[in-house]
Amino acid sequence: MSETELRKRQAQFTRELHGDDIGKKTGLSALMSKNNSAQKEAVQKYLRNWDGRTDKDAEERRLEDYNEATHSYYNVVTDFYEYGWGSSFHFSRFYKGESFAASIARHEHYLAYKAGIQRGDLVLDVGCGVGGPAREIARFTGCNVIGLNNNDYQIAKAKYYAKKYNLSDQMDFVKGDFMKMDFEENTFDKVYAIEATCHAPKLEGVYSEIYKVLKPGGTFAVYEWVMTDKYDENNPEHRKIAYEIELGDGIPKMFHVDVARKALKNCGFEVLVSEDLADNDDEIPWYYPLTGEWKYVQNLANLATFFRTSYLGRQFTTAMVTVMEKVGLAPEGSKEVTAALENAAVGLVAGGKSKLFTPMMLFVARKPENAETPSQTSQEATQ
Ligand SMILES: CC(C)=CCC[C@@H](C)[C@H]1CC[C@H]2C3=C(CC[C@]12C)[C@@]1(C)CC[C@H](O)C[C@@H]1CC3
Ligand SMILES: C[S@@+](CC[C@H](N)C(=O)[O-])C[C@H]1O[C@@H](n2cnc3c(N)ncnc32)[C@H](O)[C@@H]1O
Repeated sequence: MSETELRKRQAQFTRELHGDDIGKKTGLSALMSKNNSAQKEAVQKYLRNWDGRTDKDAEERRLEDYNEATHSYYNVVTDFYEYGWGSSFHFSRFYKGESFAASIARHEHYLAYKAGIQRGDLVLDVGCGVGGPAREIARFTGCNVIGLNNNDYQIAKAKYYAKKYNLSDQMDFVKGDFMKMDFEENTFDKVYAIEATCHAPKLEGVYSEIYKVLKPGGTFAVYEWVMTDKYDENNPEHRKIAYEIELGDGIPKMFHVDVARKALKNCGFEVLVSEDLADNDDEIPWYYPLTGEWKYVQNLANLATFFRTSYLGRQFTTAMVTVMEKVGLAPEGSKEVTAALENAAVGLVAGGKSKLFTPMMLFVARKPENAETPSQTSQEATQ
């Protein structure tokens, strides 16, 4: 199927699944208005690749199907993410006395600061979700953001929120696959990606596209999901944790930190910062909302969020969704989605506690001032 046909089909499917009125409803109320058969199809398309197998063939299948699989994954989890977490789909470091929302925003500010984003810069947000980070970074720095996303539902939501919060002049959201970007070469002053490029089947693929669209001298800053130096692919316990993360988070393959660092260098980037922010012995671990440890809750206003993300709250949500599905209030397949998200939570906490995994490997990389653009290089090769 051609790229244009695929886009058309995904857009049409989004309308069938979520209806035309995207944005007004969020969380469980949005879940309740989904089309039953389209939801069943989306859940099946997401889960068809995760049948428990971790052999090379099974991995190959997941890598090949990355676009449809992630598109389907976010079609079915976005409402749960917004219900349980908010509109920024990433983790953060937590400090004593700081609210959940403040931690999430600070994590975004820090990336903007490390990328050196300035007022008036044209910035690309790769894998922008429903635009939570883009709105925060645009407000914080005064930059203009283009959000790139292959999920039509999230794009519609991001546009809706930008309008609602009077930010449409500073941002736009476009449909596209980050492995094959449609932007002109040397377009953006800065590029950032937050917990998104891990959905790529090959990191060099997405990083080289970023390199291409970044202006010479421009900076790329990313919070990458990677397996750490402690991870041993041949250790079945380690592989089980990585597999749970892949299954529950719609990731074709979790890569080792060295693969990411090498990929940046191979694409031509100068790597300025390479630091695992989860490796700071923080008093409050990044994964605490998923563990259900009340002692870490910093703010009474966070109780509702904390309950929903904790083990007990997740069991409650699963039970509620099961009943809703039985009586026809939630579409078929919703229960399977909560079960997959439970895998995500278990795998992430196990990966975090053992330090085999980090969701905040910070890389800051620069495209050299004198960089040749890929088209120049290919022209020279043919001369
Ligand atoms: C998938 C990637 C690359 C990043 C997303 C990171 C996090 C925002 C999510 C990872 C697991 C998610 C879960 C939930 C919210 C969003 C995450 C933390 C829930 C708490 C949402 C409410 C459900 O009932 C349970 C979910 C567990 C997993
Ligand atoms: C975990 S979410 C993070 C979203 C956002 N960065 C945030 O922090 O709120 C990952 C995002 O990457 C997007 N994504 C995954 N694969 C993609 C692809 N091939 N092309 C473009 N976007 C993609 C998903 O649709 C989703 O919006």
